[in-house]
Amino acid sequence: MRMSRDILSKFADGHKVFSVEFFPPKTEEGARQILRTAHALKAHEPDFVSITYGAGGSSRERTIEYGELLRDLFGFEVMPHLTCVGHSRDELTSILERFQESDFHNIMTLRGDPPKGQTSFEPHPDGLRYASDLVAFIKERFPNFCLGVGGYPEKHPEAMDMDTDLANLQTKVNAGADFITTQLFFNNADYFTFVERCRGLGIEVPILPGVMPAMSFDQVNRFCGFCGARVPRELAAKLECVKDDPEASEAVGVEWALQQIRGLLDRGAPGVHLYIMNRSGAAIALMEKLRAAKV
Ligand SMILES: NC(=O)C1=CN([C@@H]2O[C@H](COP(=O)(O)OP(=O)(O)OC[C@H]3O[C@@H](n4cnc5c(N)ncnc54)[C@H](O)[C@@H]3O)[C@@H](O)[C@H]2O)C=CC1
Ligand SMILES: Nc1nc(=O)c2c([nH]1)NC[C@@H]1CN(c3ccc(C(=O)N[C@@H](CCC(=O)O)C(=O)O)cc3)CN21
Repeated sequence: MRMSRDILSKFADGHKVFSVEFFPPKTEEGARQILRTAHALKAHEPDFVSITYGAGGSSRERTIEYGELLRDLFGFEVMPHLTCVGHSRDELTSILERFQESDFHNIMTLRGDPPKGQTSFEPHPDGLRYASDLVAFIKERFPNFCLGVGGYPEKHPEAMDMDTDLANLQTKVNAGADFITTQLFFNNADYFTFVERCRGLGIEVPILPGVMPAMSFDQVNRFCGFCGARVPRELAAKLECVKDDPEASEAVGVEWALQQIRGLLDRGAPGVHLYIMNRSGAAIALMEKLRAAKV
């Protein structure tokens, strides 16, 4: 079973998919951190790992480099991200050729955030404007890739309203997206309402919920400000109480994420995608508890 390298096939038979997101490091210390975390995670056998492309200003060249390392050193099924930001169609084609040569089978297909200092997304003059355009572009030229796309349980910050955002998500799926990974959220009700609305529109692909163990009061507020997720008052209050204690903050974040994940799996979510920011502590604590829940 599950011999196929397509992530979509990993959702078959009710298997709960566990995955982890990395970003390519910029410094030597960052390099040691990602490798240590990957090493520690290996024993927990994630179904796949993804690696971001330019997120938070990180190096785009290193996405392939670290993607290959994660695959070759640790045997992970790696899903590189690709964004439309700053690329012409020809550049996108050559990156996709490199993905193919590097034997990646899955791509997280995104529009991407506006570069730092810009408030709105400007497509390259010969580039693509929406993730749905990139999905169609890839499916036409490289039909063998399995494609993930982003979904927004609390709405993408730029979208006018939820109906519009869901219609745009439907366009991505109709263009050929194989599964959805959600933006991080802290309130499971947002995810379940989102899934229900997607199903109501006829979006049938798996919707993998994205969970981030909060690291600290400041980190979670900064992060959520940028990605549009809401921090529940209860979580903010718990983190604020231990503001100056990194270990206690991490413990609060892990406990919240654990409750979230239990609630998600109990109510039928197909697995969970962990935003761990290359850090091993919270990831390992969660994976250990989750192994028991794995079916
Ligand atoms: N760099 C990375 O690795 C990662 C980046 N992200 C970020 O997630 C955010 C958005 O990316 P995506 O979800 O891929 O973008 P998207 O293109 O699907 O959506 C972006 C906005 O455009 C609207 N939209 C989408 N398709 C449309 C269409 N066909 N017609 C009209 N409007 C449309 C959406 O409602 C949304 O408001 C960015 O902020 C992205 O960078 C998320 C995860 C990782
Ligand atoms: N709007 C949006 N953009 C994203 O890029 C994104 C999301 N949402 N949601 C979930 C994940 C989280 N991602 C991110 C976001 C920021 C960094 C970042 O700031 N990285 C810094 C280091 C941060 C640290 O070590 O704490 C870097 O230097 O790359 C990385 C990945 C990618 N994803």
